[in-house]
Amino acid sequence: MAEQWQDVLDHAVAVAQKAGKVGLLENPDYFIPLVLFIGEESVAAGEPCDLTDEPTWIIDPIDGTTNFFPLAFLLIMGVVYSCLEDKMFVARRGKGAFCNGKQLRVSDQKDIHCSIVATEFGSNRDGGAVEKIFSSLRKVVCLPVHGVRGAGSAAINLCLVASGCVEAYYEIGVHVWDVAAGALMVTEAGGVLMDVEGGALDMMSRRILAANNRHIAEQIVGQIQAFTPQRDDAPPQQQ
Ligand SMILES: O=P(O)(O)O[C@H]1[C@H](O)[C@@H](O)[C@H](O)[C@@H](O)[C@@H]1O
Ligand SMILES: [Mg+2]
Ligand SMILES: [Mg+2]
Repeated sequence: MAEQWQDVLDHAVAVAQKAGKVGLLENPDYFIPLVLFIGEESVAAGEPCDLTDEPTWIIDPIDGTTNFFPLAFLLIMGVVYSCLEDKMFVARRGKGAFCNGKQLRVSDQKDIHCSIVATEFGSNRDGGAVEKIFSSLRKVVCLPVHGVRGAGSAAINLCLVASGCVEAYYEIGVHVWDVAAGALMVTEAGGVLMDVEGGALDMMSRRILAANNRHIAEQIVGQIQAFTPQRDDAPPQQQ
């Protein structure tokens, strides 16, 4: 069984590498040999976004809508390819997270004042939401933290946490396909995941906080003015 999953992971890495070269998936059939499928484009086209116990590919062909190719085999394996940097991030549950074969480990920083926090403004332009995003960021900056970053991609921000390049990343408004692969990268590198209000992470809630340790995460939680976007698995809106 273990070897079967390794083959699937090897295949996913090969597809991600190829997609990074051509910028597009040439053959989406690669991803549906045996499993269910949730993808940004398929959901946009009206396909369901239901997470079950069945093996499911969660795919964002381009995240950050520029150069990245993340995909995830939820909770079992994750692949994020940063094609500009030619960095292949791979995680497998219980077996660690790696970048180009080198094992990843989160930062051991315990002092929030020495920490770097990644976040994004997202795509929600609703006035109330924008207000809360700015207010949260202001409060995080004034903790004070050492610095703030944003790679422009949820997947890459999570890989930065897993790599120890930043201590934490939070965002409200992301989708499950933005974060599924990177989230596994963080836990396999020794980090923690939670909701932005401190509860357990709910992958379909469109809210995420990832950090190198619980202490850092909880101090950021205290600064975030949370809001609740429509869930990824919400039933389609009535016209
Ligand atoms: O580029 P996509 O796949 O749409 O994903 C991004 C999302 O749209 C933005 O709202 C987020 O801020 C980014 O972190 C996502 O990566
Ligand atoms: Mg995305
Ligand atoms: Mg995308």
